[in-house]
Amino acid sequence: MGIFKKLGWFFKKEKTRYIIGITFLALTSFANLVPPRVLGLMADQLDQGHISWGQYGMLILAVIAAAIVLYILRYFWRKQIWGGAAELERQMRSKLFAHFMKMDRTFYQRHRTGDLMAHATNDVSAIQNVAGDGVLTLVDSLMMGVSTMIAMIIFVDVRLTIVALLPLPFLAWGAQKLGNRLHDAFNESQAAFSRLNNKTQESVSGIKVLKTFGQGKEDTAAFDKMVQDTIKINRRVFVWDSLFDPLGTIIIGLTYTITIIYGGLLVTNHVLSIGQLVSFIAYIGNMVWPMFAIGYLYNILERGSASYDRVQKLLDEQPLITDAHADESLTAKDIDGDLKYQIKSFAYPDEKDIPVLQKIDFTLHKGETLGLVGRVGSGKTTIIQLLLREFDDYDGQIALNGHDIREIPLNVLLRQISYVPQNNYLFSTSIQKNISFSQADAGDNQVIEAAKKSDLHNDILQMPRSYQTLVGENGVSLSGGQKQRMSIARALLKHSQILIMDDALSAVDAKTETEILKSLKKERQGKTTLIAAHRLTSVMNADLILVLKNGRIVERGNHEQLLSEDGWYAEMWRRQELEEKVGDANE
Ligand SMILES: Nc1ncnc2c1ncn2[C@@H]1O[C@H](COP(=O)(O)OP(=O)(O)OP(=O)(O)O)[C@@H](O)[C@H]1O
Repeated sequence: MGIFKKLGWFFKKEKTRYIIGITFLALTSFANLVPPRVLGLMADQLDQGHISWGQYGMLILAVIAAAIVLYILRYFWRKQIWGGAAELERQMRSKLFAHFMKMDRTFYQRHRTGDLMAHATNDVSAIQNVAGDGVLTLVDSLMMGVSTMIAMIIFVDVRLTIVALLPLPFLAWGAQKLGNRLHDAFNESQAAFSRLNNKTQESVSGIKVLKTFGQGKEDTAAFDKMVQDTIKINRRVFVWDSLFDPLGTIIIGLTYTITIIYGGLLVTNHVLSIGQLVSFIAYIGNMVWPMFAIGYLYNILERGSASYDRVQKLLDEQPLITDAHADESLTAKDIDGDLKYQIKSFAYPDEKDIPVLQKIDFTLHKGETLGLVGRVGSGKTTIIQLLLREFDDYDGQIALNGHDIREIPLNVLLRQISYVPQNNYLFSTSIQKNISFSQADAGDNQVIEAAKKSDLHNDILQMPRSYQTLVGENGVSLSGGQKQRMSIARALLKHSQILIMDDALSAVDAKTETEILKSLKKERQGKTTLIAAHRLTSVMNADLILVLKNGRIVERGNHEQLLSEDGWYAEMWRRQELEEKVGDANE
């Protein structure tokens, strides 16, 4: 029952809806008492042999009226109570989604995407069940059980009621025990099914690798074993499930037997009329559901409560990045200026002892371009992540137009930045929508313009439905270079003060790179651009190039200055130039 307390905030908010729903539900239970009573009266009159067609008609009309009233009442309580459950589901999902949007990278490192999805689907469904099935079962079984018992005592006989209902608590007990077993077995079967799904997905995605490494047979054998295991676990579900119905049949059969023997005795001794016995037998039918319901309710509430705790635990996690120190008066205009990094040191939260950045000092004037180069793992992406406020906990400061970025409201800061990440993300929708994602109100011409600037327009024209072609799971698959150019088009459409490209040209050829850089230069005039790259031609026109090694700046300057320094940059430049020439000669 604790779950009803936990959900108190919701029931309070939806008070009216539930009061109406429960009232109609209670009326339904009372209306359910009518048909058995009418049946009894009919039996008595038949027994006494003095029933007229008129009386007969009246009784039939009473049963029909009860059925119509039941129909209407059911419609109303269903609408109220199921509506309430759907509303709770909506609120919980929105809460979770808003929370996911607020959380930072460390949250996603702690929780796997699959688990988060399970919370947003299975757990929310279990909680929703409390507000729907849970409330219904509790109120309905209580009302129906109690009112039927009262009707049995008033209209029939208290002794018969006590004796006949003796076996029913065993039904409640058995239903709860079996329900638990069934629930555990069902959970196991779900987990097994999900493992099977993951395995299928993995094998299908990696089918080429499996085949080229000659692992096809082994993988098929492993898959077969997994299928066998899944079937074994599923069989357990069927065993528990098939014990459920017979339990009901035995106990209800016992109740009927007792009723017929003891009730028959009472009729013979003229303590009861035939009609009363007929009503009683019909009332037993009304008692079956409340008894099953006790076990059923227990499971719904237990599951709902466990799910609620799991979801609440997630919601209680606080993001590391907040607007706690933000100066809410700052606007886009206030932060339009120089970008200044003065970082003494930074370490990732899960590896606090290993500084990833040290002494990162530089100023990039408004409108300038910064190039970040260095070996794999030298710290290029980390420098970018700090500007995107993925992490706030560093020694030093990053300032935009003199304002510490931790004092700029997150949405103000992020709205001024366009970011092309290393891993491009495409949505399962049209190319047009993928590009205009950053600017939903962009017109067709603007989208085409952005695609032209990122050298993607001609590729799109070749596609089956041009800009309306679907990409992702249900559509065409794009090459690595096309995905990168689509991400660039999306970023260019936003016209933001700062553009960040993290290794965003790695999958395009040299000629395409030159074209894109040329349009970027034109497009980004007067606006700040940060480019992290392995290919030095991507940054050769930058105003300032930083060479990083183990998280420190080891060389800095523009292209000419760095060449004349004859350090890592110059050596890398010569090597890449040579590789380019060899590549061209081979073509
Ligand atoms: N989330 C993280 N937690 C802990 N360490 C990390 C995390 N992300 C990166 N690192 C480490 O920080 C260092 C710098 O990584 P970073 O990704 O900034 O390098 P990079 O120069 O961008 O590399 P690449 O050229 O491969 O993109 C590396 O040693 C990396 O292993």
